[in-house]
Amino acid sequence: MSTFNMRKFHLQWYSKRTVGRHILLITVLFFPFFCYVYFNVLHCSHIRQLTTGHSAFLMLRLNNSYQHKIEKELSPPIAERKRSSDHKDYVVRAWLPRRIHERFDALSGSLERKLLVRRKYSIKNHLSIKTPKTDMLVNNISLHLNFTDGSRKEKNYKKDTQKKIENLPKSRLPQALIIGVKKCGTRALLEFLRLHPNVRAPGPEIHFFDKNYHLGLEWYRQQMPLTLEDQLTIEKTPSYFVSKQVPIRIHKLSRDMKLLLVVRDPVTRAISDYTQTVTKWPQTPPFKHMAFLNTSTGLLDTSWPAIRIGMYSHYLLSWNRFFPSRQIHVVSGENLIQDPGGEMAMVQDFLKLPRVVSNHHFYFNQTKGFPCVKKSENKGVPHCLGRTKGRTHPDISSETIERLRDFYRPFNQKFYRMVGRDFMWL
Ligand SMILES: Nc1ncnc2c1ncn2[C@@H]1O[C@H](COP(=O)(O)OS(=O)(=O)O)[C@@H](OP(=O)(O)O)[C@H]1O
Repeated sequence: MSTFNMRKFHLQWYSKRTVGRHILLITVLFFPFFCYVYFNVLHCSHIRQLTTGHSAFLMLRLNNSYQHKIEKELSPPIAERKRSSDHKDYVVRAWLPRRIHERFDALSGSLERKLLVRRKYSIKNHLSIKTPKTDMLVNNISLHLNFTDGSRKEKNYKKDTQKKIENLPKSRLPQALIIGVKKCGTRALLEFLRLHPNVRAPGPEIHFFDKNYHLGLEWYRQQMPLTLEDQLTIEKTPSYFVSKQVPIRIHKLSRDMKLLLVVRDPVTRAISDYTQTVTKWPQTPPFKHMAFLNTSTGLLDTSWPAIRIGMYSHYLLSWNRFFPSRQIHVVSGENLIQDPGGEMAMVQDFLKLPRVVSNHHFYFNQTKGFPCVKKSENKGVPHCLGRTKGRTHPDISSETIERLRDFYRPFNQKFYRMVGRDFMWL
């Protein structure tokens, strides 16, 4: 009995010891594996969650052997600082290590915040550095995704770097729009504004708020030129003015959007519109046939866009539902031709830009019959707007013109009252 008990006790004791040993063995054997999982999987998956874009602004700690390589390859790093005699920190735009398949974009605000709350992240691995020329693979260097301590020096450095990153040229959504009106001088206004060093604008009409809205804001942003923080992005699409859904869509994006509206005598505008149509489709019937529903009664066809678009007060009403008058600056298309400097002064004031563009930038080209630009950033020589601007208009009978004037008069009067400026169209 006692032998049996002893054996049982021994067995129990023995098995406990074995289990303990096995646990110890397993722990020792698998410790490196746990570490590997912790550092490479958990940390990487954390980064994976942060993945939003293509490349990142990274702080890179390099020892001397790599410094010369990097310095040669990279366009000047955004920031750099000597850490010790053999280490230097750089902030560069780079791809994440290839081992982490996704990449991220430290420029996105939320990501930046997430990165900054992480105390330190360091990985020794291959790092592929994207340069304008080549993809370079640097082996075995330390990649620091974060700033290492919270000292004041460190914080200031962090602040400086952040500022530099924020101030890098990037595509931004427009803060001002030229919303129309078609054939009133919108191109001239845009080109004159582009003479200003604080203004950047895409050349083509983007048609985001009317035709390409389904492509999303990110697409819209990508159409914009690179700008610095203090530069204004402007886009012009003249059809915005007459598109029903556009004011609310712009308002949704930014209730502070500055809107520029170029207007011109609606009679001349209608003829200009018709001239463009004839250039594209030479078979278009004469103006009179297009303009009147009934020539004998003189009833105008207001469904014809060339006529309808000139009812400015009608369209302006729907803009005023979303934007107060102080946010819509009306430019005189006629004055933009006669006194471009004067009209541009008012536009620059409205956009809160220093008055840079003035009459010194223009000369009157007798052949073209319009003001042209002496020189711009892209063209160092005098140049006028293209051949599609300033076309010769067809002759329209004086009775037709008179009928159009009578038609537009009440709309014009209402428009003058709405914008507080008399354009003195007949
Ligand atoms: N500096 C200068 N050079 C040439 N043309 C000028 C200029 N300033 C204003 N304009 C007038 O602009 C008219 C074209 O207007 P838009 O640019 O708004 O047309 S569009 O809606 O973009 O098609 C265009 O109309 P048309 O004369 O009928 O061609 C011009 O009268």
